[in-house]
This record gives sequence, C-alpha cells and structure tokens, in this order.
Amino acid sequence: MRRPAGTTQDTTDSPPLIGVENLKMPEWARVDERVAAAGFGQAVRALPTAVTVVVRLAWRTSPRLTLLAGFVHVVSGTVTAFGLLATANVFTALLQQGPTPERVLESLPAILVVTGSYAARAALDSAVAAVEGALRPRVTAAADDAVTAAVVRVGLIAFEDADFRELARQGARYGVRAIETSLRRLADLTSSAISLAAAMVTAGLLNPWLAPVLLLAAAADGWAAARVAKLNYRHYIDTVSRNIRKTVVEEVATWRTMALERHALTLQEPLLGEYRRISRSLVREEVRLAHRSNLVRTTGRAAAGAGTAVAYLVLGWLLYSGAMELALAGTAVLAMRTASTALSSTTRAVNSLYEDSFYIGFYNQLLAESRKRRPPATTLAAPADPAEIRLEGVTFTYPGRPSPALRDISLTIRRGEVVALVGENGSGKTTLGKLLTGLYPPDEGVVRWDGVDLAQADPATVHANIAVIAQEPAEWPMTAANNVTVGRLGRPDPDRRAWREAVGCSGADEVIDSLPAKENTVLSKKFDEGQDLSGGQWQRMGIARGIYRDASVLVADEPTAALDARAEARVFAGLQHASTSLRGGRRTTILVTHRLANIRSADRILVLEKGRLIEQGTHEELIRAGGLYHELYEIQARAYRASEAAIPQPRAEDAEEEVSPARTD
Ligand SMILES: Nc1ncnc2c1ncn2[C@@H]1O[C@H](COP(=O)(O)OP(=O)(O)OP(=O)(O)O)[C@@H](O)[C@H]1O
Repeated sequence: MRRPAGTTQDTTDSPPLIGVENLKMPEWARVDERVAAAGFGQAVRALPTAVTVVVRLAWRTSPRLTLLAGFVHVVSGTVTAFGLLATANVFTALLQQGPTPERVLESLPAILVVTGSYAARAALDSAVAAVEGALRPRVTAAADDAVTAAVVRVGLIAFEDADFRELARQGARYGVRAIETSLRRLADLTSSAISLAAAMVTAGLLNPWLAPVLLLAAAADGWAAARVAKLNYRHYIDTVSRNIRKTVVEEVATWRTMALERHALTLQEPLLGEYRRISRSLVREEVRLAHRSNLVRTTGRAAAGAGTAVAYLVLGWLLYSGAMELALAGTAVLAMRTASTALSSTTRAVNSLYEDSFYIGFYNQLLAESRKRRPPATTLAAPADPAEIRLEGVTFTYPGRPSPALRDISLTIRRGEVVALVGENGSGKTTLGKLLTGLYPPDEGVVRWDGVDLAQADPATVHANIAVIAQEPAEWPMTAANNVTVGRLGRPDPDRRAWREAVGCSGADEVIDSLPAKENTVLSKKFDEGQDLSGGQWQRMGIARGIYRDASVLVADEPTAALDARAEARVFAGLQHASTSLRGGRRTTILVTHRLANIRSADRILVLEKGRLIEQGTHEELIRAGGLYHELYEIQARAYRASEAAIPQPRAEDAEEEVSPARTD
C-alpha cells in the first residue's frame, strides 16, 4: 500500500508469528488517513460536524440540561468579561491625576464590581460543574446506547466483514470517548471564546492597534496545538495495524480457549516474544511522537514569546508617542494577558475538538455503516411453515473473498423433507444452510419460501421459523436449563414436556444429570461454582436447544461431529423423531454431515462440490449413479469392511475355550 510521505512503516523487526509482515490497514482507517492529511482549513470546516453531533446528542438526552449548560457557560464568560472591564475602570480611577485618597475613594465602586464579578464567577463555576456533571454521563450513555443498538441490529452477514468488525470496535471505544471529551472541550471553548471577545473588545477600545497584535502573540500557540493534534492522529493511523496485531497476540497468549494448544505446542515464549517485539516497536513510535510533539510545542512557544514581545513594543510605542494615556496602560496589559490566555484556551479547545472530530467521524461512520447493513424495514412476513423452499440461480461470496462459496444453485425442498447436504470440506454445505434459512442473503439469484423472496421479507419473521444447530454451538454463560430454553424464550411449557423431549432426544439429559447442581448449574467458568463442559457435551446442549426451538425448518450442521457412537445414534434417532413431531405436521430438516451412514434414510441427498450442486437423489439413486457420493460412500464403507475383515472371527469351539479360563468351576 502506498503511504503518504513522512509516515512510518507499520512493521516489527522480525517475521511475525501471525505470518504476515504488514497487516492490511482496515478500510475505515484508510478513509480517515485522507482526513488526517487534510489542511487546517479543512479541519476547521470539520468542526461544525463534531459540534453538531455532540450538541444533538446532548439535546436528545436532556434539552433542559443542554440549555442550562449553554446558559451558565455564556453567563460565566460574560461575567469574566464584565470583571475585566471593571478592572480597567479601577486602573483608570487609580492612575488618574489628583490626590491618592480621592483616587482610591473614586475607584471603590469599580473595586466592588470587580469583587462581585469574582464572587459571581466562583458561584457560576460550581453551577457549571454541577450541570456538566449531570449532563456528561447522560450524553456518554446515550452515545454508547446508540452505537450498541446500531451494531446489535445489523444483519448477520456484517459480522463476516473484518473491516466492519474493527470499525465497530474502534468506533464504539474511541468514538464514545471522544464525544465525552468533546462535551468538555465545547464548554471550554464557549467560555474562553467569550473571554477572548471581551479582551479583544477592551483592547480595541483602548487602541485599535492593540487587538491584532494580541492575536499575533497567541496565534503561534494555536498553530502548535493544531500541529500536535495532527501528529497524534497520524500516529494513531500509523500504528492501527500493529495495535490490532498486538491485541490478537495478547488474546492468543492469554485466552483460556487457546491454553491447551498453547502449552502443548510450547508457544508461550514465542508468543511473549512476538508481543514484546510489537510493544517495543510501538514504544519507539510513542517516543518519536513525544519528541516531535515537543519540538513543535517549543517552536510554538518561541514564536508566541516573540509575538508577546512585539505586543509590548507596540504598547510601549503607543505610550511613548502619546497615542495612549499612561492610566490605561495597566488595563491594556491586563487585556493582553487575558486575551493571550483565552486565545490559547480557545485554540487548544478548537484543536482538541478537531482531533476528537476524527474519532467522532469513526462513530458517525459506524452508525452510518450499521444503518446501511441493517436489513430493510418491511412488513412482508415470511410464511411460518413453508410448503416449499426454492433457490433459483443462487450465488454467494463471503465479504473479502475473491471467489464465491456457492455458485448458481437451484433446488427445491418440500415441507417435511429430510434433506442431507454432503460434500468435501469447503464445498459450501454450511453456507447453503445459511442461505436456505435466510441468515445470509444471496449476491445473485433468489431464495423463496412459498414464493416470498427472503431478501424482501422481515428477517425476524424468517428467523422465528428456523432452528440452527451449529457445528460449534454457542457456549451460553447461563444455567444448563436456560442453555436449552434460550432456544425459544417464553415458549409455554407448563408440564415441561417440551423440555424433557429436547434434552432426551439430544442426550443433554445425561450431561445435566452429571452436573453438581443439575439444570441449575451455571455453564461458565467466569462465575463462582460455574462449570465448563466437554466439546461433545456442549454439542448435546446445542442440539437440545435446536429441538426445543420447535421451528418448522431445522438445520443441523454436523450435529454429531463431537459425539461418541452411542450418543450419535441417539441424536440421529432424536432428530428423526423431531422431524415428525412438528405441531400437526412434519418438520423440514436439513442435515449437514460427513458420516454418510447416518443419512442413508434421508429423503434426498444433495452433493456439493466447490460450491456447485453436482448430484441429488436418494441414497440408492446416488449409489447407482456412481458419482462423487458413491465414491465418498465407498471410501467410508471400505474402511469399515476392511477393519471388520481384519478382526479374526472366533469359531464356536474357540469361543468356548476363550471364555473357559475365566470360568471358576
Ligand atoms: N466466514 C467465512 N468467511 C470467508 N469465507 C468463508 C467463511 N466461511 C466459509 N468460507 C469459505 O466458503 C467456502 C464454503 O465454506 P463452508 O463452510 O460452507 O463449507 P463446508 O462444506 O460446510 O465445509 P466443512 O465440511 O469443512 O464444514 C469455503 O471455501 C470456505 O473457506
């Protein structure tokens, strides 16, 4: 990937364990790389968007608190400005001609105003803190809620896209944090901008020359702050891939699910080494960033110092030439100092907002992407118990994959059929199961249930009628009972018949019986007294959940891959029973399996090869056809025949003899 000049290579100093030197930068980060390269003008133009997001969120959260926050900030800034002007009056009264006691007496009202403004300012500061304290957590929670709700509602296929997953992670984490800090910056900006305006007006009233000179002194500070913000962002973009890699290595080095292989393969030290290498390279970048930021800040400060010197020279010249009275010099100095402080606070707030605006950009991008990836709102409902599932010319490609997982598939499945999907690894069986059930939309072609195009139907109405027993079932961190009933929340089952049938057909009853608190045992090691299960036990719980769901279309994807022979036989008998036990009819069952002996009695067998449907028929028809199914079946059957032949068959008299030594008589 071509990188803009001045950016660093995202590499570590030795070949990475992950296997690639440079991870591809996520799409969203590359979009924002262009934003990072933008000039200051563009940055200023980006501000209103960030401010709008924050204010809109605040308004949506609490219009009353938002108005109150705006009000107290404006009043607080105005009181400061008022105090400044009052101080000018004090100086004018004190430094005019005449006896000192009279001058002091004359300045008393102005001194009272100054004192009053300080007291008011202190009271307003507490009001600001109180209002902000009430508003900020609400806005942060609202931002968090918006982003979580947006991500939760995207279609399933979005989670197949690595760029979207990363955008979701970054947008939620940095975006929400940026909104929270922006709220504070916005408050700072309001009060410092008012103070600046007051100082400029005061200086301008004293002498029109003073105002531009004040700006000159503070502008350098502002430039430095803007530059540092950009450096920070550039750094973030440059290290994003490395940070992703670091997180992945950290996860595989510490996660419990990887622990067994990690130890068995003695990968702890290599992983630690990889982690340290990435960390070191990130630290080097951080240090380089700190040096560059420091240099920029020092340059800014030097320029600001020169600007201040010019301002004092101009003031001196104004006094020397008699363009300004000496009595006003004190006020001018005060205005200069106030303006300088206010301008650097203003520029700092503007720049922080500018920096935050990038992260708020991620946040907005995430909301927009999530909206785009949300299934379209529709009132079209899928039929609850379709008489026919039809695929017409269906092609599907996983996001980011160069070639389709399924190509031009056309087929029809009728209500109550038990259909087996067969084929070698990667031939597309699981993917076909997901398309049949509307979980993934096809890129080309159409999937219809009784003529209703699933891409046009409300996904909730489709999903309500499907049950999926996944190859690797989810390990829900809840009780064993809930691990089954979560299959259909709220299903009425007063006498627990459905529950008993589900755990009985799947063999989950044996699992539950072996648990210390039976069905009330929490299945997660994250909780005290929680229990974990073996792979096969989790699979039984998944099957029970699928059966308990009692849906009209059931997809079982390698349901018995991790089961022992006895459990497998029981599950297939259970699934057979489940296929005939749908309320008043037969359930449409789609079975994905490699163990061909289990599907001989299926109504139809579909054979896939490299994403294409190449054969279909009953077991006998496919065996007669002598194609791929016949070949695969023969390989498995031959293995059994060969192992049977290898076992010597005992003669009747041998058998007698073999047993006899054990006899005690
Ligand atoms: N989440 C995914 N992202 C990208 N590609 C995928 C994903 N899942 C599967 N694929 C690819 O799609 C193709 C079909 O995969 P699928 O899982 O449907 O095959 P399968 O027949 O079920 O395989 P197996 O018998 O190994 O379970 C394969 O080339 C696979 O690499």
